[in-house]
Amino acid sequence: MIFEGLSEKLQNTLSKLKSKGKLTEKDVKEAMREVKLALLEADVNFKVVKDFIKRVSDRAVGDEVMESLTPGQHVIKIVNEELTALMGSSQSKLTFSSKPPTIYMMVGLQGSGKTTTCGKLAKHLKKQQKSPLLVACDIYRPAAIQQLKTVGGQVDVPVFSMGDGTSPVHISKAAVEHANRQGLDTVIIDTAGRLHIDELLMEELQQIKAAVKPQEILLVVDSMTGQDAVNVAEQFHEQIGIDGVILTKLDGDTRGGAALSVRAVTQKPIKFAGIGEKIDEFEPFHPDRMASRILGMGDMLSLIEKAQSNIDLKKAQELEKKMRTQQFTFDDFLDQLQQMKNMGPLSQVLQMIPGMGGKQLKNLEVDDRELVHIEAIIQSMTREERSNPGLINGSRRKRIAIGSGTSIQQVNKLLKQFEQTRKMMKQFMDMEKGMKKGGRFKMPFPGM
Ligand SMILES: Nc1nc2c(ncn2[C@@H]2O[C@H](COP(=O)(O)OP(=O)(O)OP(=O)(O)O)[C@@H](O)[C@H]2O)c(=O)[nH]1
Repeated sequence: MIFEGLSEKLQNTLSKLKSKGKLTEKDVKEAMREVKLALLEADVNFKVVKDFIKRVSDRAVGDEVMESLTPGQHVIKIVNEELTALMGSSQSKLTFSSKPPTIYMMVGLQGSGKTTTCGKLAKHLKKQQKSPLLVACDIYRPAAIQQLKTVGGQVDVPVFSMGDGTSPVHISKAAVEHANRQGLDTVIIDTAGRLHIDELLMEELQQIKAAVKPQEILLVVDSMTGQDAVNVAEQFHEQIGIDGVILTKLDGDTRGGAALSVRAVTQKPIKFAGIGEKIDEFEPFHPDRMASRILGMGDMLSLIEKAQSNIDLKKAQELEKKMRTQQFTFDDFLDQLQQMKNMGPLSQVLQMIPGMGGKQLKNLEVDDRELVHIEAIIQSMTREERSNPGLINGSRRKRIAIGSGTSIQQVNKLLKQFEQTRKMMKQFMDMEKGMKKGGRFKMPFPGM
C-alpha cells in the first residue's frame, strides 16, 4: 500500500502532538526528529529531508497559531502543507499544442512501466475526447512492439509501427505525418529503455526530440526503486530535458521516497501516478491529496471523483428512489457491487476515506474475494428471491449455497447484512428527509 510505513510513523508521531494543549520547543524538536527519521526510512533524499525539517520547524515556532487550532493541530497543518509543497503544491496538468497533433514523448529505463503507461495515458486522453496514436519506437527489445500493439488493442487506440528495421527517428517522423493525415490529435511515442542510462540511448532520444519537437517529454519512473528513481530523473533531465514525471507502481510496497523527492530534486512536476498493472489503474497526481493520504486524513476528493466517473447518475437516482420507498432488492445490491468494483480494489477505495489509513485498514481485512462470493450468492438466487428475500427459507438457502460454491453460513451472513443495510438505508433516508435541503454528496453505495 502507498506509503504504508511512512504514514504509520508520521501519524503516530503527530497524533502525540494533537492532544497537547500547549507545545514546548522540546515537544516540537522531538517530533521533528521522529518525522526526519520516518522520511529517511522512506528513502527520501537526504537533502530534501533536511530542508523539509527546517521549513516545518521554522514555521512551527514562527507562525501564529490559528485560533481554531490547538498548537498540535497547527503543527500537523504545517506538515501537511509542506508535504504538499514538496510534491509540487497543485496538480500539474498536461499541456496541449495549439497546432495538433500534440506529441508526448515517453522516456524511461527498461521495466519502469513505460509501455503500459503509454496505454494508460492513451486511455486517459480518450476520456478527454482526444484521438491518440501510439507509436512503437522501441525497436530493440524483441517483444516491445507487440506489447504496445496489445496495449493499444486493449484501449482501442491505433498503434503506428514500422517493425524493428527502421530507425526510431524515422518512425517517429512518419508517425506524426500519419497522425496528420488521419486527423489524430495526440501522438504518444513509446521510446526504447535500457537497463542503465547510456550514451547511445540519450543520443537517440535527443535525435527524436529534435526531429518531432514534442510538446512534452514525460519521464516514466518506477517508484519502487526509491532513490534510484530520483537519480534517474535527474540524469534524464540533465541530458534531454523533461517536462514532467509519471510515477509508476505507487500501489506496490513503495516506501514513498521517490514521490516525495523527485519534484524537489528535478523541479519538474509529477503529472500522473500508476497505481496498478491494469489500464485503468492510473490517476492524475494531486500533491495535496497525496499529502492528506500520507497523513491519514483520507482523500475524499479522489474518492468522490472516482465515484462520479464510475457511477451511473441515472441509476443512482433510481436507486435513491428505491431506497426511499424501501424497494431496494438484491438486484440493486449486485448492481452497486459491480459499480463499486469498477472503482478499483476495495482496499484502495477505502484508503481514501479519512481515518482509514494503515492500521484501521489492516483490522478491517478488506478482501476483494469476499465480494466475489457475495456476487456468486446473489447470482444463484432466482429472480423472485432477489426481489423478495423473505422467500429464502432453509432449503432455498441450501440450494443457493451449493449453487454459489459457498456455505449456508455465508448465505445466512449475507441475508442478515442485506436486511441490516436495508434498515440502515431507511434510517439514513428518514434522517436526510428531516435535514434541510442543500447540495450534499449522496452516499453512492450501501453500507458506506
Ligand atoms: N503494480 C504495478 N505494475 C505496473 C505499473 N505500471 C507498469 N507495471 C508493470 O511493470 C512491468 C513493466 O512494464 P512495461 O510497460 O513492460 O515496462 P517498460 O518500461 O515498457 O519496459 P521496456 O519496454 O523494456 O522499457 C509490467 O509487468 C507492468 O504490468 C503500476 O503502476 N503498478
